[in-house]
Amino acid sequence: MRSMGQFWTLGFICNFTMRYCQIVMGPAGSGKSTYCAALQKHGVDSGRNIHIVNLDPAAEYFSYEPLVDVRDLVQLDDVMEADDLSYGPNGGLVFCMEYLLEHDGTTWLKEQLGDMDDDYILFDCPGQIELYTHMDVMKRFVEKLTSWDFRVCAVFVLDSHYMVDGAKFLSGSLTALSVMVKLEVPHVNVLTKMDLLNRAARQQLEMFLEPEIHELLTQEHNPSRFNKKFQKLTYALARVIDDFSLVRYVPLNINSEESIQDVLLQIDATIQYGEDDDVKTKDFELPDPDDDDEPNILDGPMLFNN
Ligand SMILES: Nc1nc2c(ncn2[C@@H]2O[C@H](COP(=O)(O)OP(=O)(O)OP(=O)(O)O)[C@@H](O)[C@H]2O)c(=O)[nH]1
Ligand SMILES: [Mg+2]
Repeated sequence: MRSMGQFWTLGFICNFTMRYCQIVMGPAGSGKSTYCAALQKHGVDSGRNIHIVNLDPAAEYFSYEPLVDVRDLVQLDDVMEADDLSYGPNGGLVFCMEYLLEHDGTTWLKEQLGDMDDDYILFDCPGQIELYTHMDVMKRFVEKLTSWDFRVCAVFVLDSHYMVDGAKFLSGSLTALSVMVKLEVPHVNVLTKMDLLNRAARQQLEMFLEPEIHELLTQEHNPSRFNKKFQKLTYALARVIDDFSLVRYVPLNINSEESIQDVLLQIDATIQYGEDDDVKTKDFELPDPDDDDEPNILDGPMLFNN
C-alpha cells in the first residue's frame, strides 16, 4: 500500500492559475457599460468566458447580467437618504467606494468573486472621473485585486466624438495620462462610438490614433480665444505627451466583431492573457524508496500521465 506522502502534485512548479481583469474607467456616458456588454457577448460567441462586475453603486440600467453587483452591498440612494451622513450624489459615491474598500466590503467582494480558474473579469466602474484622476480609491482597489492574483489592465474609455480637435484631444489625453500614472498598471485607451462617426469624421480621427500631437495643434484652423491665449502652455503639455509617446488609442466599433477582437487582442497582449494556456497541472506518483521494483525518480526521466 502506498502512503499519502507518496502522492505529490507538481502544480506549484509548472502551472500558475492566473486571473485576469480589466478595470473599465472613463467619463460619464463614454460607453463603459456598453463596452463591457459587447466584450462579454463577443466572449460568448468566441467560446471565452468573460464575467462582468458592476462597480457603480448608482447604476440604474445596464444590459448585461453581472457576476457581482456592488449595489447588493451598498446603494447610492441609501447613502444619500441616511440622515447621519447627509451626502450629495458625488460625496455619496465616494462614500460607497470607500465602503467597498473597507474590510467588510473587500471580504464580501472576494467571496462573491469566488476562485474560478482562468477568471476573466471586467469591472464596470462609475463615471465620476475624480475617482481615477486624483483620489486613491481606484489605486487601492487595484492593489487589492493584485493581492488576489489578478493581472490587471486599466482600460480608459473615451468617446471618439470628443477627439475632434487638437485641444479636446489634448485634454482627453491628459486625463488618460493622469489615470495611467496614478494606477501604475498596464493601460489601454479605447475610443468608443466609432460606429456613430461619419466618414469625414472617421478620416479626421485617423490622425489622432497615432498622433504627432505637435503637428495636430499646428493644424488647428479655428482656435478659440482661450486656446490662443494658452497656446504656449498647450504646446508644452503636448510636447510631454508626444516626446514620451505616452498616449495611444485603440478605436472600437461595437458593431464590428473584428474591431472588438482587435481591442481584446491588444489588452490580452498587455496582460499576457493566454500565455500559460499550454501549461497544465499533472499529478504523478513518487516512487516508494523501499520498493526495489520502482524506478527512482532521481535516476532518470519522469513520465507524466495525461
Ligand atoms: N452607437 C453607439 N452607442 C453607444 C456606444 N457606447 C455607448 N453608447 C451609448 O451611449 C450611452 C451611454 O453608454 P453607457 O455604456 O451607459 O456609458 P457609461 O460610460 O457606462 O455611462 P455611466 O455609467 O453613466 O458613466 C448609451 O445610450 C449607449 O447606448 C457605441 O459604441 N456605439
Ligand atoms: Mg455605466
